[in-house]
Amino acid sequence: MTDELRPDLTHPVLEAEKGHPSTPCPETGRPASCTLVIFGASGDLTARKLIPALFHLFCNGSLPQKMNIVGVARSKMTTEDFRAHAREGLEEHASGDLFRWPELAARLFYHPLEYGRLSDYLALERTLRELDEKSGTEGNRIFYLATPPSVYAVVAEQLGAVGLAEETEGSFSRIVVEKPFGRDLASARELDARMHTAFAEHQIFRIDHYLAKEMVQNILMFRFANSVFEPLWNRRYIASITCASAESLGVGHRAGYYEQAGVLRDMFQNHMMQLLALSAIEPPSLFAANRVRDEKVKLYRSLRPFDGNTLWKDLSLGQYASGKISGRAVPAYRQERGIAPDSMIPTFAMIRAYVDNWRWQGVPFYIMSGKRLPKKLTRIVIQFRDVPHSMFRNVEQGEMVPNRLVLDLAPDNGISLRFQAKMPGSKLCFRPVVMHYSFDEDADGVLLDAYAKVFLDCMLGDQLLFWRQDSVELCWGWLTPILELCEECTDLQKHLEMYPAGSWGPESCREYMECLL
Ligand SMILES: NC(=O)C1=CN([C@@H]2O[C@H](COP(=O)(O)OP(=O)(O)OC[C@H]3O[C@@H](n4cnc5c(N)ncnc54)[C@H](OP(=O)(O)O)[C@@H]3O)[C@@H](O)[C@H]2O)C=CC1
Ligand SMILES: O=C1O[C@H](COP(=O)(O)O)[C@@H](O)[C@H](O)[C@H]1O
Repeated sequence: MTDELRPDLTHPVLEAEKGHPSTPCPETGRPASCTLVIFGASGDLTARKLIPALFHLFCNGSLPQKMNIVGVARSKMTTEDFRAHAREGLEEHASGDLFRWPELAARLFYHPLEYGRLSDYLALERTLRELDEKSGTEGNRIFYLATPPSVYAVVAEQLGAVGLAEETEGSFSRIVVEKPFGRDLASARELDARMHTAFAEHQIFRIDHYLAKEMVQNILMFRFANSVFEPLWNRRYIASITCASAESLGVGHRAGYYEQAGVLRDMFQNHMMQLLALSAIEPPSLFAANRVRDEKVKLYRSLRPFDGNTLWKDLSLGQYASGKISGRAVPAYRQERGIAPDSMIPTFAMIRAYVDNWRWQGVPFYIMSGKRLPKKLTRIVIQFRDVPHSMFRNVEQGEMVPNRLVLDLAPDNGISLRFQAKMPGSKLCFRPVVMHYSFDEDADGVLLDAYAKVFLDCMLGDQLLFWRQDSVELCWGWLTPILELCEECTDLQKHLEMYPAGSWGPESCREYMECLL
């Protein structure tokens, strides 16, 4: 073949056909030395999520070379006890080999403390200083609040009082707060005001572990790194968007908390609002924390306020009764340990919301979450409109199902697009087929657990995956009237539908829920 006849492989179309190598990811720099102080270190979250995430980061070489982890709580424990407690949690909740555990365990320390006692914080400050001197951790601190929310403000104030919130030119001090951030608009504002007496906004990292899930991070990438989808992402082509998080788990050991929270505070005020925002925001001009967070704020400002007169048209609530999950009998919510036998707390909710802006006018957003449903399933479903006219009506009488895009966030990570295709054979008839991309298969074991990502970003000082206070307040502002209407409702009995554990929620929502599968 002469050179003139050789195909031009530098032509952009041919390049694409050859299969582009993926754009190289920037190397995440290893974080600076620091000390991580976990308040509530004797608790469930520390054992179940935090220690396994830290161990994961340690094993893949992402923790700072010099780092200490100081557990703090009221329980009387020694450092040795704390290391043993952490190892037990790891054995129970992490998979994989623990042979490198002793190396991480050597960096764990324990410091008993009463959350409100100033002298205990002075002692903590001394311990941290001594550890800095011994290990060369350079005075960088991250304080992680894994305690019940009732002590968040006190801890922040006490840290401020002993100077542990201060930053110098060469060192940082950050505070990580677990949800819930308050229980309504007023308490969220109060909590924030008290935290700000010690810490500035850039020091406060409000966690939403959903934001750190790989596929959740992929939503913006999917929408804004491809030119084919964004032009369709609006009221002209989309009939509805559903953000759903179904769990087969029940309330577990968290009865005390859940009886105060219910599904609206537990899942909607945080995770579900983030999924809604990521599905609906306008394109940020840059993938940077405050640009993305600005767009979320605009979106939350556009949420249509609920109309108290028609509340029950746009809101369904349910509570699980006894039933079976994967063939195993499970008790009703009201029979769980620590739950009031006449509890009116919802464990399931579906909200139909509207975003009053140019892009989304008239498009319903269905947001749902529930416990004790048949299986774990977190997904966003983009339902496209019907074709405006079927030119096949003379040859094919079957129903032409509209296109549907599914972003699977858990337990599978992937993207599927449903479209119509011709059935193979001589007859002309169509059927829906699915084109699927599996993020899990592609990831080849490198998926980062959400809490590991949270730690990493906090150590690197990147707030993109954390809530900003203005969004917290806007979401509470939208949800608080709904919560109040429910709490003041004298005939809530009528609206709180019981559903058998293992079913797809209340009868009134079941058909809709089953369509999501
Ligand atoms: N567990 C989970 O899966 C998740 C938890 N969260 C949030 O993380 C935080 C921690 O959760 P979790 O570990 O489950 O909580 P726990 O109920 O296990 O509490 C953590 C620790 O805080 C201390 N504590 C408990 N009650 C009180 C109290 N009334 N006053 C002061 N201290 C108390 C206890 O330690 P000691 O007595 O030794 O001081 C306890 O070990 C909470 O805010 C929760 O909402 C968020 C998402 C998921
Ligand atoms: O924050 C919470 O999230 C979990 C669900 O998280 P997931 O990552 O398993 O989807 C929920 O079970 C819990 O009630 C809630 O507090």
